[in-house]
Formats: sequence, C-alpha cells, structure tokens
Amino acid sequence: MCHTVAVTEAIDHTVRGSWTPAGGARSPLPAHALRWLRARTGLEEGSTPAGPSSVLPVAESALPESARAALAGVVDDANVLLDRDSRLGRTGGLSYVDLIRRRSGAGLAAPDAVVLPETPAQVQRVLDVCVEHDIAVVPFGGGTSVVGGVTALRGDKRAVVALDLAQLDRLVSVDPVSRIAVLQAGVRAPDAERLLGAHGLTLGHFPQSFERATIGGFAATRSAGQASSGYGRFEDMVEGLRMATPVGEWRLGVAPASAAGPDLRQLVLGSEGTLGVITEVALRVRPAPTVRRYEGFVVDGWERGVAVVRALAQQRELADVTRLSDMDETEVSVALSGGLKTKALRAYLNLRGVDRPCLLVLGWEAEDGRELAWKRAAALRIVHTFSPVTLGSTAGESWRHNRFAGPRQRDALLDVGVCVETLETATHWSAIPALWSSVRGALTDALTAPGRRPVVMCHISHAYETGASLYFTAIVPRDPDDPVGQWQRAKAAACQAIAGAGGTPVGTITHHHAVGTDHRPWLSGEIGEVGASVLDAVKRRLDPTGILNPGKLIPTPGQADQDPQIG
Ligand SMILES: Cc1cc2nc3c(=O)[nH]c(=O)nc-3n(C[C@H](O)[C@H](O)[C@H](O)COP(=O)(O)OP(=O)(O)OC[C@H]3O[C@@H](n4cnc5c(N)ncnc54)[C@H](O)[C@@H]3O)c2cc1C
Repeated sequence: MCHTVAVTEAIDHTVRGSWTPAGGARSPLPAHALRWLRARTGLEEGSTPAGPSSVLPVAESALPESARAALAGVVDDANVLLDRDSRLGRTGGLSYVDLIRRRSGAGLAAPDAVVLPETPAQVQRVLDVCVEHDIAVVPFGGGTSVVGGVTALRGDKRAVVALDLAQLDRLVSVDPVSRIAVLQAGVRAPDAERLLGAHGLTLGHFPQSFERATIGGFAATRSAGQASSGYGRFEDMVEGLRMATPVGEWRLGVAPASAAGPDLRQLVLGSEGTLGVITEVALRVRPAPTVRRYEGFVVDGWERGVAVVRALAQQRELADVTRLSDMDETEVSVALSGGLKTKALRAYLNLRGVDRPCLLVLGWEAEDGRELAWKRAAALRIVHTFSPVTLGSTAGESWRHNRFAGPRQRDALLDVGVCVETLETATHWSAIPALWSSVRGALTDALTAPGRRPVVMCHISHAYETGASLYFTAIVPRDPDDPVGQWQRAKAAACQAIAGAGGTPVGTITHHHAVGTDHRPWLSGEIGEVGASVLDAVKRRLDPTGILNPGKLIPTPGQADQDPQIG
C-alpha cells in the first residue's frame, strides 16, 4: 500500500477567494449541519458566496521598467508576470481575513510583479537585481500562510515582487543508505510524497494544508503535520538547507549531529523569508508504511482526555497520529456528520454514562503488521487504564478520510455568512487547563454579540513529554459591517491570554503557524528584547538593505507593527 494522497483539484493561484477553484460550491454544508449551526449560533438564513475576482481593485504595477527588464534578463520575459490575475493571486495567504479581503476587495495589497525562477542560481540573481533596484521580495511557496506571511508588503522599497518558487519542483537526490532526500523548495507536499514514493520512501509530513503547501514553506515556518508524534515536526526532518541571501548563498548541515558551535540551521528554520530564500532542503526520510490503522475512542471529559495524551507522551507511546478533541469540537464533529449514526452514537454514549464526550483518534503506521501490532498494543495498554469507550476503526478511518476536508468546509461556511478561524499555541502540561480555559473565555467573550453565539472548540494534535499544542477553532455568525475587525479583536484577546499578564508568557504565541504580520507585535514578549535584537542583527547581516519580506517576523525596534498599506 503506497502512502500517497490524491489531490482532487488543480491548484490555481489566480483563484484565491477560496481553497480550491470550486470553492464552497464543491462541498456545500448538508441541510442538517446548517440547521444545527443556525440553532446553535444564531446564524440567519442567507448566502454570501465569493463574487467574481474581476471586480476587485488591483492597483497598477509600480515595478520600474528598468527593474522588470533586469529581472527578465535573469528568468526570461515569460517568468516575470505583471498581469492582474497573477498579481491578485499572490496578494496574501489563506487566513480567514485574507479570504474576506479577497471577497470584499478592502485592504488588498497586490505585488507589483510575480517572478518565477527555475533554478537556485536564478533565485540568487533575482535577489541581486532586487537589491540593486531597491525592490522588496516576498518569497511565495504554496501561499497557505494564515498569519500574513505572504502579504505583499512593500515596506520602504520602490516596489514589491512575489518570488514564486513553483518552478523549483524537483527531487534533487536520494541517498537510500543514509535515508536522506534533497528536495527543491517549491515541491508541493503531494508531489514530495509521489516523488519519494517512487523510491519506497515517505516524508510523513501531513499538515491540513498538505494539498497546496511546499517544502520551502514548511521549513520557513517550522510546520507541524498531523502525524508529528510519529514523524516529528518539520524541523526535526531537516538535515541541511541551501538558501540564497542578498549577501550570497548559504549552505548548512553536513552531518547528522555536530558540536561545531550553535546549530545555525535553526536560524533558517522559521525565518519566514526574512533572512533569505530557501532553495533546497535535505530531508530525513523513512520507508513508506505498508500498513496503517486508525481508531476512535471517546473519553469522558477534557481533563481525562488530556491525562491520556500526557500518559502516552510521557511513556513514549504516542500513536503516530494522536488527536484529542474537547467537548465542543466533539459535539461539532458529531453534529456535522449527522444522520442515523449520530443518533445511535449519542444513545450509546448515554448508555455508557459518558456526560462530556471527548473524541480521541489514534493512528499507527508501520512497515509491517508486526511492528504496527506492537506499537498499538503498547499504546492501548495505557489508553485502557482511562476507561474510554472504544469506537473502533470506522471512526478512525472516517477521520483519516476527511483529514484534508477542513479548508473546503471553511469555504462552505464562508458562503453562508459564518466567521470561522483558528489559532494555536503550546504550553507545558501543568499550564494546559488554565490556558485552554482562558483562551476559550477570551474568544467567547470577544465574539459574543446580540444574535451571535460563538462556538469555540479545541484539540490537541501535537504532544510532547513536557506539554502539548492547543488548537482553537471559532465559529460565529459574521458581522457583515466589520468582518475583519470582528475576528481581529477576538484574536487580540486570545493572544493577550497567551502572552499572559506581567510579561510572563503562559504559552507560545504560535506552535506551528509562524509569526508573519499577525504575531509580530507579540514576539518580543516571548523572546525578550535581547532575543529581538539578535534577530534584528542577523537580519541586518544577511539582508543589509532590508528587501526580504518587510513587515514580517522581525520585531524591529521603533517600527510600527502594521504596515501602513494594510488598513
Ligand atoms: C487550511 C489550512 C490548514 C493549515 N494547516 C496547517 C497544519 O496542519 N500545520 C502547519 O504547520 N501549518 C498549517 N497551515 C499553515 C501553512 O500551511 C503552513 O505555514 C505552511 O508551512 C506554509 O507553507 P507554504 O508553502 O504555503 O508557504 P507560504 O504560505 O507560501 O509562505 C509561508 C512563509 O514562508 C515564507 N516562505 C515560503 N517559501 C519560502 C522559501 N522557499 N524560502 C524562504 N521563505 C519562504 C513566506 O515568505 C512566508 O513568510 C495551514 C494553513 C491553512 C490555510
């Protein structure tokens, strides 16, 4: 059984008001789900589908002709795109706010050109041209950032280009003995699995943005996939990197481990396009699994669920996929699936005396049945000490089957007038209960309004011996008069809860979504003024004129947190 995942629809950057070109129309909400949503949140009848992108305002390109000609001299005329649709398609990422902006046209910041290099050498020369012509550069992978990471901010430069890495799409080499594969930065995750699958290998990185996101983007944001317990976070997979910078190419990583000073790869991982453009990544790969088993359980109460995951983590028996939903997320999953099975499940859980059901999904993948049976038995020995209700493999397989459906569901929710967005953090086990409660409270309070009753739900899908991530999703009827402000106020309240009072953070401002523009105002609080000045110094060394991704990540002292181009 090969570990590939089908991509059902073409990726098209010129259509960005939704996850796929078909948008919510491809996967409309079933009638029972809509009924539940209206009763639970106060959502009124109505439909708000994305309009045609042809009506959106896009300013004329400000790229000077001299710069265009110099860029075309590097990548060829055909790879410097100035047309409206190509530029509109790279205005930003795929957060709720990005999608709303592309539906309303307000606050759009289109790049002045899209540049598509074909080789690492061309990337280097493009940077040289941009330094010479004072042009800002936004490295653009899959464009799935949800924190403003690819918003086309110009900063103090004459123009801004989106440096789209789509044509750096090759598997450079495979070393099966060492289990290392070198992939170019623009390879999308499904293509990475396909290319590696031909060698019997897998990367095992399956974020929910799998269909669109790229190897370079994963490295630049320290991404975490759904199977992080088994395969690790993306930075755990990185053996080496090749990065173009305005002061020359930088290659990192020569051995599996090293005591040659600080590990400078960690400076590149999570640098979000502000220090250079990653062109190649050497990755630790594994034999593709031939067997897998996903199972569902219900645990009575969030606290007990957290205790199960902690026990698995601390006894080093986490399943490759370990995912615990709180009561609200469990309720929403059950309500959205609907039908007879839902009624039967509710009745069964009642019968078993479960008052506060929390869904736990465990998934194991292995090279053979014996290995899988061994891993599963070790984990289940722990799980069963918490007396869960076993739902079996149907529930687990159903989760696996739908694991990339979230973005399509979001399109459908946007089309019926819902505000739906996520945010994430991580903290130590001892702080999990308080942080879960304070972030839920902050989001609920900020989103509650007359006729609007938010649903705020949470899950843990990345666990460690010392703590875990908390991933929140909020659903509430959209404020038609101020849809962006409605979410931004809620997000600020949640960030404040995470940042804590009195300068002591309760958790990290981001576990895997990265900093971008959205978390930038909170970064100094987490890394301290000294940390911020170190980042700033590295930035100045690698990018002395500041062309790379202005307004993202680096908390430059004295500089406004938001770019004035964004209203
Ligand atoms: C629906 C949805 C679900 C998501 N689920 C997950 C999830 O499960 N786990 C997770 O970790 N994230 C998730 N994300 C966030 C996002 O997918 C990740 O941050 C991802 O790593 C971004 O990859 P990308 O190729 O799309 O990068 P982009 O969005 O194109 O870029 C992200 C940042 O990296 C920079 N960058 C991109 N490529 C390069 C490069 N080659 N060199 C230097 N800088 C570069 C950009 O300038 C930007 O700052 C999700 C996003 C969405 C919309």
